[in-house]
Amino acid sequence: MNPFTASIALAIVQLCSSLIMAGVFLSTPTERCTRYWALSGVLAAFSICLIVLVQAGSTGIWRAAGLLVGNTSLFASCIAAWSGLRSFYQRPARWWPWLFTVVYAVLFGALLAMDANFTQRSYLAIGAMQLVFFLVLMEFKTGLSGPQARRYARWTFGRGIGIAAMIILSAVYIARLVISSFHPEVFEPPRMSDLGVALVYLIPLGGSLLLSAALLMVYFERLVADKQRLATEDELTRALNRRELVRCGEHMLRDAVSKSSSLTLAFIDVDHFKHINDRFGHLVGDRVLASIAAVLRENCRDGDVLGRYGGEEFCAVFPGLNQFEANRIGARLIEAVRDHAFDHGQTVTISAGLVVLQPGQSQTWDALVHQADIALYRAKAEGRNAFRMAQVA
Ligand SMILES: Nc1nc2c(ncn2[C@@H]2O[C@H](COP(=O)(O)OP(=O)(O)OP(=O)(O)O)[C@@H](O)[C@H]2O)c(=O)[nH]1
Repeated sequence: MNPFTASIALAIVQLCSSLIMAGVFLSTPTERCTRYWALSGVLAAFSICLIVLVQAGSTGIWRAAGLLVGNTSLFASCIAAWSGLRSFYQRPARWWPWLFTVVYAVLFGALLAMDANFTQRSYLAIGAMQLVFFLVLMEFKTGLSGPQARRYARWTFGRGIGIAAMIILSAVYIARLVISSFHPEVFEPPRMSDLGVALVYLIPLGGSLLLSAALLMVYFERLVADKQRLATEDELTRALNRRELVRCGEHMLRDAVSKSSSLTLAFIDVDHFKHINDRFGHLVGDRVLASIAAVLRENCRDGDVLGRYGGEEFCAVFPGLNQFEANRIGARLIEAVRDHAFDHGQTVTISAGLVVLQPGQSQTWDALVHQADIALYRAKAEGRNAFRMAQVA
């Protein structure tokens, strides 16, 4: 492939990639990250087309102006991609990389004025790009931090692809710099060798496509995670919602029955919750519910399931717990809530009904819930702030 064909391919693909990024922005105009990414795509396509055009035909001042504008907007497109990634990972915006763009333009202009050759210009261009590649790489690597991070998977395919893209781009630019220092003829048009075409056009093209794909992927991965969470999680308490609780509970029950293992179901209700609402207001009531869910979750293991059954009722499923362990978990849950320091400064208690499916027994989900509900009713009737055990008939 000759350099001209390769550069046309590069320009066409960059145009398509910018159209995709602009399309994502148009369908999600409120998302700040897609605004940056669309800007990045448009700048990249513009700069590549401009550079290709001036390389092909212009001379003198027009060529120099085209190279200056093209290279500066290519650099700015990388800064925009990085800014979009920062916004996506909910990090504060930074202004100083945009200042670098101005400094870069001034230095590049000075090199052109001094009639610097391709290799000399490459030192500046590649050095500056390495800095942005590093920033983007670190952004992909660190990802979300803080409380937000817990809601999303730490490592995703999109992040992996993003990191790979930055490593490829960085490596190819370094290789280009090293080779052009010793064998500048590899890159000299019109005799550019196949290696030159690969390093200047084809591999960077692959890397930048991979980067665009990674940005789209991390974005859609999060959309899907959010959609999944909205469909399965209770907004207030972050416990599973009732539909998901029943789905998971039935699955765990089928598993326990088929493996002849035990399983414990706890039905939990907050004591005198109406008083809390009446005395402190519904907002405090809401916070109490969220805190109780957090306390209950802290006392569950990884494979256990906690859901909000409705109102101030929760349900927890513990696979593999026998009668003795179920008694211990019942006492632990009651004690943990009672000992928790709630924001409104009052003690809050819960009552619970527990039912244990013994190994070899078979029961339906509804029958287990019914048994636990009867046990809960006994706990309430016998003074609250306690749990009672039911036995599967
Ligand atoms: N703040 C708030 N209150 C809720 C929510 N869901 C249900 N409630 C309230 O929870 C209260 C439940 O009251 P009751 O069923 O009488 O039960 P209780 O006062 O806890 O009494 P016992 O269960 O007998 O100990 C009602 O006042 C509901 O309005 C919610 O999401 N937020």
